[in-house]
Amino acid sequence: MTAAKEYIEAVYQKVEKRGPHQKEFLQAVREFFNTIEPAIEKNPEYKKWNILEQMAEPERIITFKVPWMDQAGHIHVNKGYRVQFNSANGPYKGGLRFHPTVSESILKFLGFEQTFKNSLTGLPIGGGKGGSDFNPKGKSDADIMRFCQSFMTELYRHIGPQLDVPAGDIGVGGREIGYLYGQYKRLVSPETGVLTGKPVVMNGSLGRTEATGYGLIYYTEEMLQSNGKSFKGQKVVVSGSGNVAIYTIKKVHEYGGTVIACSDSSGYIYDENGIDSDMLQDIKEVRRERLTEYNKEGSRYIEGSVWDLAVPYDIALPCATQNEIDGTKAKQLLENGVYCVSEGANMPSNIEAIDLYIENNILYGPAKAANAGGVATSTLEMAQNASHGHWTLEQVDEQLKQIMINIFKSVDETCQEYNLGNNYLAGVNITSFVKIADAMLHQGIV
Ligand SMILES: NC(=O)C1=CN([C@@H]2O[C@H](COP(=O)(O)OP(=O)(O)OC[C@H]3O[C@@H](n4cnc5c(N)ncnc54)[C@H](O)[C@@H]3O)[C@@H](O)[C@H]2O)C=CC1
Ligand SMILES: O=C(O)CCC(=O)C(=O)O
Repeated sequence: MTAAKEYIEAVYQKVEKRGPHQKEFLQAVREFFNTIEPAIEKNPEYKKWNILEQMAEPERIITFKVPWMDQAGHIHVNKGYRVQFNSANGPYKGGLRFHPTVSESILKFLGFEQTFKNSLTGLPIGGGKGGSDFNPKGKSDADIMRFCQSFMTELYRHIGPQLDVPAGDIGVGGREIGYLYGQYKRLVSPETGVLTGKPVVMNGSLGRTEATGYGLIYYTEEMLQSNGKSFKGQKVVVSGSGNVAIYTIKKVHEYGGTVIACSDSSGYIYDENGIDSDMLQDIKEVRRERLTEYNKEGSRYIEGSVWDLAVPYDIALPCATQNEIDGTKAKQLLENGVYCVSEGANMPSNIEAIDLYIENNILYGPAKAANAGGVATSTLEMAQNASHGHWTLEQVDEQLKQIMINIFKSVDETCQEYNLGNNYLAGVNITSFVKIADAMLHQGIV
């Protein structure tokens, strides 16, 4: 075992000992640590300054009580969190997730990943993530507002335009950000930069809603083209049917591919002629109804995971949630003839699945790079707010596209520098690791 590998393993053991039950966080750390040995070997300063251990511990975790009364007069108590993971590269930046599965482990994994993702954008943002085990599903607008107001009544003390700038994630879209921002203004002041993903009429940025999905396709198209391929004429499966999935589907169709299936947590729509993204958007974004409402002729709704679908297709774009693709599902993708997997969701593939992608030379777009378009556009929103300006959709989209292309280029350069072939997983992890590690070296032990 090399000295670098020994160091990595020793740090991993410590992280595991500190939180043996935080399985999602340990998974994210394990996957990352598996790939960065060449960078540690190349730069002895990282070990000397114990950068890895410093990096694997969040700077701060805030937990708080969120009591609220629903419209029927019942009192509920939820748990709120903000994980301020790493500020070496700027103010903490990352979304808020409202979902019953939210836990410290999930938010630590998301905050860890966010730190590296954000560094890839080339923009001055650190990493953070937050949320609550509150379940917004089926709640009235009034109850969502009550919950958001209570959540912000504590969170406001810990955030600020130069300190920590939250945005949306699962269960948090424009509606929730609007209510959260409304309460922040009431408590503090109308500092427009404190949240991103704001409705455009509240000084949000044009293009933020579309950004994660569009960015995923800009990144993936660049990776495909660099390998002599493109979306044109390809059959694609997308999981999820929320914010990221909807705009992913729209952009695939614009690029000449056909999305033949998309899903929710209970089942999936199979539509050989191509998912109608306007119908999907109306059902999910406007009416907030279930996917079973999708009734285009020739389509059918099938219960279960979309990754069990056994039909030939080319490209898989997981856009739902963590660990949706395990080893068994990854084998099914390979049997279906899939040659590219690119991740809109955070950590949708478990380690066994990733190992199969790498062994089989799948063109793999890891989440940290492929879904960075959302946070990049959030940072463009911060820039517009700070300059009291407002850019057109075309101006935002052009910058987003260039950022995603640049991310792929920097990953590809790292692959060449370290002789990684097209192991883009190692390329992504090493590129982002070096950026954060170097920033941490400069700031000393803090
Ligand atoms: N919204 C954003 O800008 C960004 C989101 N992401 C990630 O993208 C993923 C999706 O987030 P959003 O679209 O924003 O959330 P959302 O709340 O708009 O949609 C989530 C979708 O996933 C589906 N889903 C949840 N669990 C599922 C399961 N087990 N199987 C199949 N479908 C399931 C839900 O039915 C819903 O359609 C998450 O992993 C999130 O962390 C990553 C970068 C930015
Ligand atoms: O827009 C943001 O600040 C955060 C987006 C996010 O949560 C993510 O990239 O996972």
